[in-house]
Amino acid sequence: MAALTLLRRGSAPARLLSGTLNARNPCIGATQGCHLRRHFSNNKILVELDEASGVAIMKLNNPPVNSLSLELLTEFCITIEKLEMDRSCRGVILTSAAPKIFSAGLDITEMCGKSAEHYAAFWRAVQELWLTLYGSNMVTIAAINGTSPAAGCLMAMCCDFRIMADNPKYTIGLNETQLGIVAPFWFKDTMTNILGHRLTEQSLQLGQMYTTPEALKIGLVDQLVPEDKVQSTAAAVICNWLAVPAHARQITKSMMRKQNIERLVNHREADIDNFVNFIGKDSIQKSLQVYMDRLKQRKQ
Ligand SMILES: CCCCC/C=C\CCCC/C=C/C(=O)SCCNC(=O)CCNC(=O)[C@H](O)C(C)(C)COP(=O)(O)OP(=O)(O)OC[C@H]1O[C@@H](n2cnc3c(N)ncnc32)[C@H](O)[C@@H]1OP(=O)(O)O
Repeated sequence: MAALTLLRRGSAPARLLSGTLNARNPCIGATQGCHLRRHFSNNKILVELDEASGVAIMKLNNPPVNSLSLELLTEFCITIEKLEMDRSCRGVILTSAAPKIFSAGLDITEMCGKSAEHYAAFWRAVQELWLTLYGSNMVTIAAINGTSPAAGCLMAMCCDFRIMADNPKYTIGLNETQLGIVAPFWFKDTMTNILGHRLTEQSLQLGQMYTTPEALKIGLVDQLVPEDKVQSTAAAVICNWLAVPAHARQITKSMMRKQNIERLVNHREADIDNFVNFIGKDSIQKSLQVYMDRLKQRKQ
């Protein structure tokens, strides 16, 4: 219900008309020093909204690795929807409050040893995150300040533009097959729209994690910058995006994403059933357990 903003809100012109920002350069207020900042946070998401520029910085704050638990997923969607409804907000920079990790992807413990009801609720929340972020009317920029596997990469791919810290230790990609699980069709569709069919097929089959130069080369990220320039670059980039007439940009975004969004909306319950059946299998539970054990052993 909460998602699909792009499709179901006829709000582009309304948002444009009600905007308090300079239509040619929405960031002009910020550069003139009239800063009005609002901070709000849930437990696991920190938000700083600069009303002068119309830009919110949204930081994932779930230490140690920003794994996407049911709680975080729920807070994430509430936050995006709140910003979407806020007339002073027109763009979001998504980043991490944790050093070195953008997000470790879905919280694997949510997919291990739980009831079918829990798996269904968890998967519905994952779907909701995708629908809310991929379908957002706002300009969304991923400021990827750390490693970003699986659903971490998915979140970044949902954004309109990806800036990544150029650190040789950081990697990004959809690594699901490495865990013995399968990225669902809407993860695949999101990547295909960015990388194309052949590269996505290879990437998904291998569960490939890319270094930052590799990610730039294939177009998985749009820009690499030194670590200390990620935020300032994101702020500059979002100003350019916000300078485009909002209704035209939003309708274009909707046109590009509508088909993918409709596909999940139309198959949502079947997708949940698939997940619940798949993840509950003994063989899959075993694979996830082995993967978690390996993660823990790396530290010893
Ligand atoms: C046919 C139809 C199919 C339908 C659908 C079927 C299947 C569904 C597919 C579901 C799609 C899944 C998407 C996902 O996102 S799965 C998650 C994938 N994530 C990963 O593989 C990342 C794993 N983590 C790491 O590689 C590393 O932790 C790191 C992110 C690189 C950070 O490394 P480091 O800084 O060295 O930290 P630690 O490894 O020491 O980790 C700290 C503690 O955090 C725990 N941890 C890490 N990642 C996760 C996670 N994703 N979930 C839960 N917990 C995690 C780790 O175990 C450490 O815990 P400890 O302190 O208690 O030991």
